[in-house]
Amino acid sequence: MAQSKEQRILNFVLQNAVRGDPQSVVDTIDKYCSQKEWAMNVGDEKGLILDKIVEETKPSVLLELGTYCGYSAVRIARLLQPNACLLTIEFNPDYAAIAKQMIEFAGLQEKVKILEGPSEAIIPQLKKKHEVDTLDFVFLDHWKERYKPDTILLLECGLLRKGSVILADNVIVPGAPEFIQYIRNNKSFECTNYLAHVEYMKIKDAMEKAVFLG
Ligand SMILES: Cc1cc(-c2n[nH]c(CCNC(=O)c3cc(-c4ccc(F)cc4)cc(O)c3O)n2)ccn1
Ligand SMILES: [Mg+2]
Repeated sequence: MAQSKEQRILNFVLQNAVRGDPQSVVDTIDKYCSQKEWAMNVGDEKGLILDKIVEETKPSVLLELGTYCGYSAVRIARLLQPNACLLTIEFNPDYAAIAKQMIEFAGLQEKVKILEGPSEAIIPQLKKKHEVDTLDFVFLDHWKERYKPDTILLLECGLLRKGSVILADNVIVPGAPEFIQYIRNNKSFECTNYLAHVEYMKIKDAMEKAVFLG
């Protein structure tokens, strides 16, 4: 059976990165995906924006929607305090299997928990099944048409508190127009736009930060 692109990315990391060194995992994925095969990781340019917002938020309980190969899970978890926890939801079982190995190679398995399934089924389980009270930080990087309904679902499930930070990738390409229209017109959110480019490309993209005001 021919190898998937995601398997090739993982193999390149296993052979070229340093086990237990998250920065080397991040740098090695960026090297492969910028020089050999494009892939939909948040990447190095938007990754620096993600880093800055995670560092200034100092979150303890985080949720990521759209794990893919685990690049942003490694990127985020490398910055977290010892007892902080990142829950990351992935719909595609093949992606989830790759991400699990990626996160373990980086040595971050104590800080990251991969939940497999569609976001709309897992979000309502977070409080009771995964012992979440409220979320300090949410990274939206899954199907772009799910950004708005899943934000509403997070609110309905009482998972956001005053000061919770939502950061959304790809609000220009592929784009999330319904989410942007909703969040910028909702007085309960304070929004900031961060212009950048599509990972490993010269095409314009942006991230949107929305702070819940309670
Ligand atoms: C829990 C749950 C999880 C998912 C889920 N898990 N993983 C994903 C992937 C989603 N990501 C993207 O599609 C994406 C696309 C591009 C892109 C593509 C082509 C171009 F030409 C230019 C840019 C760039 C990006 O940065 C992206 O993030 N969805 C789905 C449902 N439920
Ligand atoms: Mg993305």
